[in-house]
Amino acid sequence: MHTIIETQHLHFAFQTGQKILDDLNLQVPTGSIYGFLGPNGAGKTTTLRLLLGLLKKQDGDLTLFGQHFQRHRLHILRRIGSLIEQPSLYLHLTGKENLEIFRLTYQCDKNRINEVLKLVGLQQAANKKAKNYSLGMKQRLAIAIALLHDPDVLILDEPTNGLDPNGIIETRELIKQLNREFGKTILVSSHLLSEVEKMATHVGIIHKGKLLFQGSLQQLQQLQSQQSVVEIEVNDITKAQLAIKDHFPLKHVHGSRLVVDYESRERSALLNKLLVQQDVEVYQLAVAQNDLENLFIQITAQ
Ligand SMILES: Nc1ncnc2c1ncn2[C@@H]1O[C@H](COP(=O)(O)OP(=O)(O)OP(=O)(O)O)[C@@H](O)[C@H]1O
Repeated sequence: MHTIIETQHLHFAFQTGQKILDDLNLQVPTGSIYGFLGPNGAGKTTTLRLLLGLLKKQDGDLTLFGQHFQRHRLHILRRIGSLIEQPSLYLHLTGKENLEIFRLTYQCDKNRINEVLKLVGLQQAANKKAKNYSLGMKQRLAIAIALLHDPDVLILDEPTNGLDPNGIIETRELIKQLNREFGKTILVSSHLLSEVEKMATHVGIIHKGKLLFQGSLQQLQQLQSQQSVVEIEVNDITKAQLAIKDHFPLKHVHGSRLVVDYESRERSALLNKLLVQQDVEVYQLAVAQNDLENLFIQITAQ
């Protein structure tokens, strides 16, 4: 797996002294749609701003396209398109005129305007004023602007935030298409697991500035499906294993604890009974939820 964006031991604090990023090691694979997932205030925007040089890096390193950010800043930024804040569009101008302004700034070829209009599906609306665009169309125009210089990587901060359901679908489909048909690597942040699941190939979960999970969407779904477990602390592990072996498959032994899959309250009671009947001393019997499950509850509760 080749990575196109990497952060190494990234730390960041604002002047208040509050830690915002704590040893963040992101690895965005080339050609992926990387869903950067975390609740509000987790540190997503801060990370993306650092990657774009919009905030001054403190501790740690940033590597993009295999190059050190500090040393190859301009070269790197030329290969990235981004949408971090609300798109700044000229509402009294048409979509095409908006693109023309940014084309002159970026000094791109004139025919690039029609190319990007086609890419984002705004050809028909090219000569309409942006103020008459739906929110989804405005977002697509903003993405068209970010694509003018034909970047290899797109960095999008919560691109579906504030959009109506149609706008969300349009933006999501566009992201997938840009990845699939044009090979763009896309780093996209979101606070919604459901949103990330619908488009990402890879996921990084950030919470209070720490990366709690990173891997493919498949790996995440595997972890999610892992059940809660029952942990039982006993005086005699061997005797305990014998006592339950015909009724409960053992997951693993963890110190003086046995760990089995959680099934139900009744089955937990049976577990206890079997142990006690065999004279095993049960010091503690507790249900432990999958950590990710807890995290998702927090994320999706926002
Ligand atoms: N300029 C600043 N000065 C001090 N603290 C800040 C500043 N900007 C952001 N923060 C704080 O940093 C933390 C992380 O913010 P960040 O915007 O990176 O989170 P986020 O994951 O993008 O969430 P959101 O979706 O709400 O933007 C928050 O607690 C925020 O209040």
